[in-house]
Amino acid sequence: MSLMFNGIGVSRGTAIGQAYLLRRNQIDVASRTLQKDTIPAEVRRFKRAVKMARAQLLTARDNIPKDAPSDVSSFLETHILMLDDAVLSQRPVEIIKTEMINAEAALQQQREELIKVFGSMDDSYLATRIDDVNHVIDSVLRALDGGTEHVLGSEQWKGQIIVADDLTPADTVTMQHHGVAGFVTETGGQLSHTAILARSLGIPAIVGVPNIRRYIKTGEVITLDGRLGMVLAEPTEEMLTDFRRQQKDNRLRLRELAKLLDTEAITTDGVKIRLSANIEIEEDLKALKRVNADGVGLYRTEFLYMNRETVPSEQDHFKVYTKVVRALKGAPLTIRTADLGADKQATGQLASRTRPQAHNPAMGLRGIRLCLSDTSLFIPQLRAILRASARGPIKMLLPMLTTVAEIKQCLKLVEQVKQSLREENIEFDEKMPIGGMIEVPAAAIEAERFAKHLDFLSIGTNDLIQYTLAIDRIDDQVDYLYDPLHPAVLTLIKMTIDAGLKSGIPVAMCGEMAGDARFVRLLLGLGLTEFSMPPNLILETKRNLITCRRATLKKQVSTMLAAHTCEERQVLLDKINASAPEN
Ligand SMILES: C=C(OP(=O)(O)O)C(=O)O
Repeated sequence: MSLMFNGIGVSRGTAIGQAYLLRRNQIDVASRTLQKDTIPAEVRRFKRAVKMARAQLLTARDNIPKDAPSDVSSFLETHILMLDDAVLSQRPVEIIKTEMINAEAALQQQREELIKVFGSMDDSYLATRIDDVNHVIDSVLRALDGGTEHVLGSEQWKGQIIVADDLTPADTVTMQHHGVAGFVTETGGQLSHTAILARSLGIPAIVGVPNIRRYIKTGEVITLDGRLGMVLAEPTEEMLTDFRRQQKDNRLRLRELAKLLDTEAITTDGVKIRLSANIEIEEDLKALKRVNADGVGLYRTEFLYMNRETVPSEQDHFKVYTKVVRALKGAPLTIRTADLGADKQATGQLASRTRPQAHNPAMGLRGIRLCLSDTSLFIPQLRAILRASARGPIKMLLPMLTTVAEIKQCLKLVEQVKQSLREENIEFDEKMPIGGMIEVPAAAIEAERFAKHLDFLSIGTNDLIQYTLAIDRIDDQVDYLYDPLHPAVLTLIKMTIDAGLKSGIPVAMCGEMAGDARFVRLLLGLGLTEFSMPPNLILETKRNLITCRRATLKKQVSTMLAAHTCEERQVLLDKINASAPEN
């Protein structure tokens, strides 16, 4: 009988292949008491295992494809550093000696100790660090077990779909090297390192399918849809034929979309639309070029603060920004200053500064609040952005603004930085535009006043919806309340667009809503003409918008906004979307 499983689709793409089951953690650790004279041999066994685990991590690192983003190797470097740290390489030796227990039990004891320490810190970021600790300890346990196959991968993985309880970043790289068709894991979320790597390396992937390994056997044929987050086990011939047809349709769809590469994004009544890309890591630049985006509408710079021990220097920022702006060959680059805190945590030395023990981190010292509270963090980034502005068209975007006072503080600081650059005879664009994210309801309500001080606005719907509807954007339990069509959300979006029009400054949208096929016509009808989204959604959005007449949409949308109930609004939206091309 066929079985269907639903999880979180973290990397788009489809796959059909034989399942290969892996157990990466939950290794049984039996405790043994040692005789005094066997202790030296046990210590040697432990050290050999650490060496072996290290060699395996180095092999994985050396197998990273040349064109992979730098984050891929930094995940592995973090694991290598952890393995070298005394808490994992020395402390278990002391435990073996003092408690006279075997290496596995000593390692397990140290794991519990570390989890206790991390756990007591009450911090969402540390959950991922616990994952890292677990991954590293498990790699040593597997080496103690004499097993190398899982870490090194195998030729037989080619074309197979890995089904695992969990996967490490090293596994993900190894899997790509061995040509796996995709993977499914029982644990993990959108923001786990493994999910990020799967997206970067282009491996179709689904995470968060609890207990799936109980229902699937190695060798069994399964299908995976990374967009829908759906796995099908024991599909019938009919289902397989259907899935292959969908894969073929998808390939055809992509080929058709590619024909729009050089088509101008303009509505049937002549309204020009800007379609820019959201990027996070260098790898995204390739995707951006493939779809001929109108530049970058949102460059999230938080990745520069992650997976590293030290705080990025001005030069670290500058190097990356100049590389990106050069790659864009004259197309504009919108760099958002660090939006650290809450769901975007820094690592290493900076971790303690971005993770104060806030009771409610989403409303705490994050984004611009954090940067203004610690200018030693902010100024190097401001200097780097300004210096890079001499190399190509750059705009600066300030996140999480709530008050005009914050804008004034930022502008004053930028002016100070400009003055010091002038004194140092360092070039920069004197007219570099400075814009603000509208992602807090107060900012949308105040948009007209904000517009007086800024050169452009960009609506961040991910946070705007979170704060307007009081729902944590990463909490699955309230996901059902996350409603971009809520009248309050639409009112705030409209207020912002109207404020921009009235003040004569551009308004863009860079939240997920801008690339969501269900809402793009609605947004055009609300007056939005600048959309920024993940690169892979740009051509689809273009195809949708170039078939629209904006004047008609405006009327339809104003009728929709006047509707009294959600049901009525949905019916009217369905009507607006009825003639849209299918995705
Ligand atoms: C684009 C946004 O920012 P973030 O990086 O927080 O998703 C948003 O909030 O819509």
